[in-house]
Amino acid sequence: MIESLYEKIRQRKITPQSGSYTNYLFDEGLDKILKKVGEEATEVVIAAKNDDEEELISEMADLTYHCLVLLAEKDISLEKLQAELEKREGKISRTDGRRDINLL
Ligand SMILES: N=c1c2ncn([C@@H]3O[C@H](COP(=O)(O)OP(=O)(O)OP(=O)(O)O)[C@@H](O)[C@H]3O)c2ncn1[C@@H]1O[C@H](COP(=O)(O)O)[C@@H](O)[C@H]1O
Repeated sequence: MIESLYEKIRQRKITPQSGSYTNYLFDEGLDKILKKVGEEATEVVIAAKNDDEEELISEMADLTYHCLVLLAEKDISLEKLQAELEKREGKISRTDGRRDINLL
């Protein structure tokens, strides 16, 4: 699902469509996309604090979509994000489950 949504977003960038919200974001540019990511992240926090599952899922979906638009704006493939997450999988070594981060 995330893959197909990302692909649709990427296609919008290549072939803009009138009335597309994604193209509206690309046209507005990076600052607008970043503003939306910030807003949606804040809305996720508020929804979680309100203990409202439906609202939280909806805001998480908005945040996910806007993060995917940001990835596409920056021409970063989903595979690169996936590779970064996979790299981390083997790194959980602490007994409390927290990840040891090698900063070097
Ligand atoms: N998943 C989404 C998606 N999630 C959220 N949004 C939009 O994000 C906006 C967030 O709402 P806000 O009230 O915060 O923003 P707004 O007031 O509408 O817009 P701003 O003026 O703040 O920019 C809404 O307009 C939603 O429609 C999305 N817009 C599109 N998609 C998917 O992206 C694909 C391409 O869509 P189009 O580009 O519209 O063709 C389709 O599969 C869509 O389902």
